[in-house]
Amino acid sequence: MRWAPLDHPEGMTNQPAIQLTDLTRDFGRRGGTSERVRAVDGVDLTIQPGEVVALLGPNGAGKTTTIDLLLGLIAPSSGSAGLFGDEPVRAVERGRVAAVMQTGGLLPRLTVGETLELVADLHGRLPDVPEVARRAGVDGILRRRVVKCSGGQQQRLRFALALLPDPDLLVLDEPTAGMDVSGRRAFWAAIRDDLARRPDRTVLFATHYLAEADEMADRIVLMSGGRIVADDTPAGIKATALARRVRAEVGPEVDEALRALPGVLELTRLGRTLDIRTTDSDALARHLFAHTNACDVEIAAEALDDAVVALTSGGSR
Ligand SMILES: Nc1ncnc2c1ncn2[C@@H]1O[C@H](COP(=O)(O)OP(=O)(O)OP(=O)(O)O)[C@@H](O)[C@H]1O
Repeated sequence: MRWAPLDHPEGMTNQPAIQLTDLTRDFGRRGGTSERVRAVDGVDLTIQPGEVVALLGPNGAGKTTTIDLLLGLIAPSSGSAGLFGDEPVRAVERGRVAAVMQTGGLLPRLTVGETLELVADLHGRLPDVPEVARRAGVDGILRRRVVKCSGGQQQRLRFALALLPDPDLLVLDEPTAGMDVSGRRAFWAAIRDDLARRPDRTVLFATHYLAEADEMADRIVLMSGGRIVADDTPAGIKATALARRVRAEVGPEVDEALRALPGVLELTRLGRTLDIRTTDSDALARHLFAHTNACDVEIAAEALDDAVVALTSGGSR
């Protein structure tokens, strides 16, 4: 057997990049009442090196808290988080992990170039600063003061800072929040270029947008109410998310058989009006016409964003 010291990356090649086990975090309710909020509720998640994973969910789903826990910025109430088999704080200290958070972390009076030089010095290595600036798309604004940069330019600078230690894991918390469409495009193009150069880099990013997750990620972890409610490829998530709504007028005696049909996700009824979400509207319509006396049958596609809301509703706070 080949011996590799615990501190050496070779000793960790088989470790997941991220391992969250029954991770839970409670907060006191904001405003000081004694009520508590369970922001993250028993999350189990394993992400292997090289995966690009989107953490998708509505406001308050628990994405930021999960990221804060896995970076060791806050402590779990119970359960554990590990990065490459190490404690999060140690993995961050060793430069294996870097993050792009939504706000903070920049000194407004410095220029973009000074910020990069300062942080490169702090890392105590000699990263190729001009090359990193080019890859993050800030090479054209090195002399601009941070305070004069747009939100999108500041996010690209945070991305450049995160690239300086050449981390094995890059964590991005809603990195394009507040950017316009062209800013978003430029940001994700920079990430894509980076991944083309280092395909073994693991990337975890939080987003509200299914389209963004679909475009960038190999895998989507859908969160709602502090829990993981789906974990699949973008195609798998879309097959579930992009359900159709079938409406019909029919009595309740058919409900049990309809629930058992393939693809039926949700069945609600108001009197004789039946409303069904299904991923297989053809099978449902065939059944309604062949085996029931249903009338006024309507089939409608669900909008992408409505679909994510439907998938995550019931749990968000
Ligand atoms: N420091 C805190 N004190 C009290 N409650 C908190 C705190 N941080 C988060 N929460 C609550 O925990 C829940 C999850 O919040 P979190 O910010 O993790 O969600 P999110 O999915 O990142 O949302 P968003 O997309 O809006 O950033 C929410 O109900 C939020 O109000």
